[in-house]
Amino acid sequence: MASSGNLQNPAQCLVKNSPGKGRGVFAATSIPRHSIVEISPVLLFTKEEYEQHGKYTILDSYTFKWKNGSMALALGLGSLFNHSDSPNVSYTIDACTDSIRYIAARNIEPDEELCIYYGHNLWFDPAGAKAAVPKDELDADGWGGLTNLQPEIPSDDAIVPEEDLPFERFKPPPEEETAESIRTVQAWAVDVPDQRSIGPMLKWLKHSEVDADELGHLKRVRKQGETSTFLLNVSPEAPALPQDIQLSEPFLVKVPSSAALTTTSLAFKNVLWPTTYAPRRKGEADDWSMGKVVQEALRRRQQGELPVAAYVPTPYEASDDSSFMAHDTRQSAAHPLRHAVMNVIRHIADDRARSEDEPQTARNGTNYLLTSRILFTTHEPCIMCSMALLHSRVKEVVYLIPMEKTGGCGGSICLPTLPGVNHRFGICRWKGGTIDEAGLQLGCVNGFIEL
Ligand SMILES: C[S@@+](CC[C@H](N)C(=O)[O-])C[C@H]1O[C@@H](n2cnc3c(N)ncnc32)[C@H](O)[C@@H]1O
Repeated sequence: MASSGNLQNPAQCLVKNSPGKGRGVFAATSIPRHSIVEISPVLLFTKEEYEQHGKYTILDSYTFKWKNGSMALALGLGSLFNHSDSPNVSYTIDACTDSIRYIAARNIEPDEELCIYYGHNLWFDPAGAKAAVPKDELDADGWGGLTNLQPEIPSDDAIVPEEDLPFERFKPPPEEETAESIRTVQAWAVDVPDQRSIGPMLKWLKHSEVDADELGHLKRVRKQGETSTFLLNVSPEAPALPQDIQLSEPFLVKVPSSAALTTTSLAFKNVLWPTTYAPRRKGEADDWSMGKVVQEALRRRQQGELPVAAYVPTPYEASDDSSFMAHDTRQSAAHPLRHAVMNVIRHIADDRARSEDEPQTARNGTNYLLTSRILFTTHEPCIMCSMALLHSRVKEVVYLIPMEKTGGCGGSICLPTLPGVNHRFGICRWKGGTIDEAGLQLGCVNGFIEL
């Protein structure tokens, strides 16, 4: 392979010597942010091949974990990207085509080296690295400390393969999978130029009134080179900042408005701001139990209600039970708006408003109620309920019975995909399996299904 500047890929990247690092990949011309700079097919090794041979050879510095315990070696230029703590290239693994896509994370100048982030556990001394901030200080806040542009891909055995899921997921809206149309909000951010101020800043934020609930799907801190940038909030005015910490003027930054459900969407979102990747994890399965919601609906039917229920399980990461169940009370309350989904949202809002931990400003639903939460319901939510879910910023809705005439999640209309709505959520339809839907059929009122 060439060692200086005479190997070029279609995106005009060159392979050249990079001082202290061996060969590296360099831009031959300017590369605009979001451009695909390289697609590398990978060569796969079984776990055994790697354990018995690969790891004792030079290949060990080039291979990395792939699906099902196998190891991968990137072909093309993929194996030649060097590591940087402030990478200008992000990447996404495409397990369907066994390839890796490398994307420019910012505008790149001609002759700049293209680097990716290898992770925290380097097996070599990075060239030109400065002393790092102690890790304890960074992680102490529970927000995960400093972040980088690399997708945090949970290990394979922690994720349930799509085909084994008990429901089928409708693809996220396509705009969540292209760079131009990732949905964003404007948030206040501030630069912390001196790394020694990071700890005090984290402590201040934790105890301040600067409430970033609606940004819960984003990392609180982004590190680029020597500068760490803190995400503050989305208020109309810049929040007041501590006087005793050296900070820049707060500024507005465009950040993704929701977590990434796919690695492609994650790669694009990470370019804007380090974003949470929220694929399905094993262990959540209990909470996915549609059976629980169905039981509730059937129980309520015996009491004279419509057999409709909605359930918001405790989030996967949470240690305390914070699940909510509600049923349809249109019959007992003689109130046409008491749908199960509306009722469960109201329970959550009431619970929030009661909570003594919530600052006064966050009460009565002024902060978002269902950010990062999944809602299960026996029937596809109607248009009114779908709109309420949109406002509540739910992450995903899983339903059992589609409502062709009245549904707001694809039945009659799909609200989260309409242009102009300010939030998107995932939609899944339960595959049914052993659940008997017979008792859940709704009656007709004046010729219309009342949902
Ligand atoms: C996947 S290879 C990258 C291409 C490699 N430079 C080459 O010439 O083949 C990984 C190896 O590159 C070197 N490397 C990558 N990033 C580096 C960095 N920031 N500083 C020093 N060496 C680096 C290390 O030797 C590492 O084992």
